[in-house]
Amino acid sequence: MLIRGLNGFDACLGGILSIGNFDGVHRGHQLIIQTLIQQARSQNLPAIVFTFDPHPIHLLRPEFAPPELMGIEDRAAILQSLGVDFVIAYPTDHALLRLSPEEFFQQVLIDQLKVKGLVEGPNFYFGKDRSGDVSLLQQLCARAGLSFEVVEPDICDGRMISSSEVRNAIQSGNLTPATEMLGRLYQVKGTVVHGDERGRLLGFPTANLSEVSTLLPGEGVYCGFGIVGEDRYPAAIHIGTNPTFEKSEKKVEVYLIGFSEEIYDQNLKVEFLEKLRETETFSDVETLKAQLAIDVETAKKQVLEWKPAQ
Ligand SMILES: Cc1cc2nc3c(=O)[nH]c(=O)nc-3n(C[C@H](O)[C@H](O)[C@H](O)COP(=O)(O)O)c2cc1C
Ligand SMILES: Nc1ncnc2c1ncn2[C@@H]1O[C@H](COP(=O)(O)OP(=O)(O)O)[C@@H](O)[C@H]1O
Repeated sequence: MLIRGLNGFDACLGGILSIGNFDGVHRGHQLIIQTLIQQARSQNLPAIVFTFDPHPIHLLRPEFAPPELMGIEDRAAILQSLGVDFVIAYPTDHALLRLSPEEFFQQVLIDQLKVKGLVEGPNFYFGKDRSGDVSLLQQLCARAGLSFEVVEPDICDGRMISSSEVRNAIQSGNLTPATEMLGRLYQVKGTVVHGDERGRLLGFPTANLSEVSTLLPGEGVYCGFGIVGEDRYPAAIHIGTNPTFEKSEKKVEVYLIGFSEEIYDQNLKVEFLEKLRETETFSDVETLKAQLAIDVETAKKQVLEWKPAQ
């Protein structure tokens, strides 16, 4: 259950808690969650994830706030599918961010949430200016009689998995390592809007995605899946401008393979498998059409060969 605002904590008092942003719920997060759930189940207490809403960076240094990998509702849904009982989206304000680590521990974790134990990664910092670390938290927990466990980070290609590593990979179009770090395909969602109605003339109508509020992969052509309602189709996706037609507006266009319905104003989810190529300026429309046919064939093949991680 997602708890927003300062009310509604009654149902989740006295649990085992993990504090963090959990953006992307990547494999490192998943390890923390496994330990959180083991701890909670063994003591017969609720397993709780505590996130700050909005993330403190939006209040402290908004110009540095990176686009999110997923919104809070999607984060909560994945955390719950992993066994978390409650996700708290704790309202962040400047007064909260001014609390020292000791004050945050006492006022929020002990007085308000009556926490019985904590599980964190080694790079966890808390309190004003992120001045509290896991060794301080260890001491505070020991003094208050709370259980405390630090979970070692997960490694991918010799590097610690983090939300920023995932973001960098996606932004650079490196979807294979992003999938590896996430343990699932990266997904964005939006609403289908009208474009120039040129796609259908080219023989490849493209659903133009608008209102994507999370991070978009870097510009280029990708293969993946498009999800309309309950149905999932292989897809060739283009993110970028249409230089062949001297159009400089950046678009997210999805050609759904084996689909022919009108879906304007509907929700569409897109999952990215791999980057196929950069956006090019073609000398004429026939050359673009020939390349689109090749892209679609490649996308079909890659999607057919793809197997989800076990
Ligand atoms: C898989 C795929 C790859 C594309 N690659 C390019 C490209 O390299 N250069 C380009 O100018 N347009 C590219 N396009 C965009 C087409 O020009 C675009 O789909 C067309 O202009 C339709 O726009 P509309 O949806 O607004 O009607 C690509 C589209 C798709 C679906
Ligand atoms: N296979 C398909 N993939 C994507 N959209 C499709 C497909 N078949 C039909 N459509 C419909 O056609 C629209 C795209 O056609 P297009 O000519 O590119 O128009 P627009 O420029 O308005 O996007 C989509 O928004 C959708 O409603």
